[in-house]
Amino acid sequence: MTKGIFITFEGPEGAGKTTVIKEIHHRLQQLGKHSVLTREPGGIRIAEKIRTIILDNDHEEMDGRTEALLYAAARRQHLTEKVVPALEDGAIVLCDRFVDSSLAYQGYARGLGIDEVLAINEFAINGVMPQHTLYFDLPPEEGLARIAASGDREQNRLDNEALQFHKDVCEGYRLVRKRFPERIETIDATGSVKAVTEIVWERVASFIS
Ligand SMILES: Nc1ncnc2c1ncn2[C@@H]1O[C@H](COP(=O)(O)OP(=O)(O)OP(=O)(O)O)[C@@H](O)[C@H]1O
Ligand SMILES: Cc1cn([C@H]2C[C@H](O)[C@@H](COP(=O)(O)O)O2)c(=O)[nH]c1=O
Repeated sequence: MTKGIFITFEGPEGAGKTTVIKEIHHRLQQLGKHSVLTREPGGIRIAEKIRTIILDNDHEEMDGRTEALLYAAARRQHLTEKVVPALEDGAIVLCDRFVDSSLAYQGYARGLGIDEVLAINEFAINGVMPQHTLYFDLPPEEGLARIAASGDREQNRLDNEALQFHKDVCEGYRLVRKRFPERIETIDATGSVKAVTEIVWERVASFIS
């Protein structure tokens, strides 16, 4: 049994997850908490390499099942090498995306089936699930516009999918939220960075109190 708290953050592209999580991590550290900030795909050397393969704009021929398996493989390595040891050490682990991304993106938007993608992920995660998930709710057009306006990030292979794909991702997330209502809470991500940060901080503070 792990001693820490595993919290994941989900949502469409540009919803503000990365921006807000950094501030939450900072606030937790200021309080003297053992907070670990990580992301998927990535977070450790092997998974970052897998991330590069998945998101490379030059890999447009990648098969959907290959993509789903690569995400699951990166997840497995990330869990065993970083997330589980941190949880065993009593940390609050803040993870930018996790299995729900696979269910929404590969399961629904790619059309592989939410149950099918859940099945390969059950093998990968072997029972390790977050206690809490915060879903950043924002229309996909707004998130993509934020990314385009920022100019500080190169668009990857998934960002470059058609708008309909991103709408499908949001529909996939709607189904996933319906399936796991006890774990996933929805956050209104349409406000300013400060407004969204305060909403998320209130929720995270309640999880650790
Ligand atoms: N609430 C907000 N209002 C306006 N702009 C925002 C807000 N939150 C984040 N941004 C800006 O939008 C862009 C995307 O934010 P961020 O990278 O945090 O999103 P994300 O959810 O992590 O996206 P992705 O999943 O695609 O990596 C950044 O330029 C960020 O500064
Ligand atoms: C974990 C995970 C991620 N994705 C997608 C979602 C994004 O398009 C990229 C990751 O980029 P980010 O800037 O770090 O959000 O990968 C996915 O399709 N399936 C997954 O399991």
